Amino acid sequence: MFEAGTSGGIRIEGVTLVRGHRRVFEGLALNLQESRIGLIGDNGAGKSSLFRLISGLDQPQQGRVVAPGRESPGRVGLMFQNPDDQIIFPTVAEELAFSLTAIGETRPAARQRALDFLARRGLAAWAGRAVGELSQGQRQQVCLLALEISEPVTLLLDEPFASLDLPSQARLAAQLDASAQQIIVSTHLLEHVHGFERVLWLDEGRVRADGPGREVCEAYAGYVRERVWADRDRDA
Ligand SMILES: Nc1ncnc2c1ncn2[C@@H]1O[C@H](COP(=O)(O)OP(=O)(O)OP(=O)(O)O)[C@@H](O)[C@H]1O
Repeated sequence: MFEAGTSGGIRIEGVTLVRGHRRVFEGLALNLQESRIGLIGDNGAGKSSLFRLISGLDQPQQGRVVAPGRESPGRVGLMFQNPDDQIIFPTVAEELAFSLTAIGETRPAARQRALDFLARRGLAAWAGRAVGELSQGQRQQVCLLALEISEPVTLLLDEPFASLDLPSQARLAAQLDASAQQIIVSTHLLEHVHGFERVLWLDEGRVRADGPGREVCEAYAGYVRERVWADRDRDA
């Protein structure tokens, strides 16, 4: 069950989530109110599944998810791991305008706001560009712009650094740093969440560690090192 909250953070209360034949979460409980939260953990740990729950894309079989501002569409924005799962329209301006028509803006007003928004970001030349002709990293940037234009309360970013070159990673990190919204980021690149006030390490659907970014990232990196050494010793 998914409910709109009026204040406080996102609350996940006793959630069980089954995807396919797999029980991804069982009795998961979390209160997510910090302005920057990182999600780390191995492939398949449940990071994307947690985002799907928070954004309302998946409904839990048991428990509930409560998120502030959910009564208005677009209040929680999810940036998918793969931009092609998110982008619908052929041009950048149309994609951005759709974020606004989806929350009730008229088409002409949405188009104008999209053009103004791109111009403010120094990206006026992108307005008419065919999304299909952009690089993977640029398409990811379009996805983020399309979320930001509707000013969600919370941004959920699923591996936003994955396809970016180093300058683009640095630009995105600075952009996120300057953003006023609550941002929850999943990543395998620990340096991007190392300084966050809170990081969750997910391990097979359970929270293995929860605390300041530096501590949790170091604990996870240490655990990974131990596993690599154990594998090497076994194979020797
Ligand atoms: N479409 C799906 N149908 C059924 N099960 C799925 C589906 N997507 C993911 N799962 C399962 O849910 C579990 C959690 O996967 P999830 O994608 O949330 O992990 P993740 O931490 O985001 O992994 P990654 O780092 O690889 O993106 C895995 O066991 C996976 O097999």
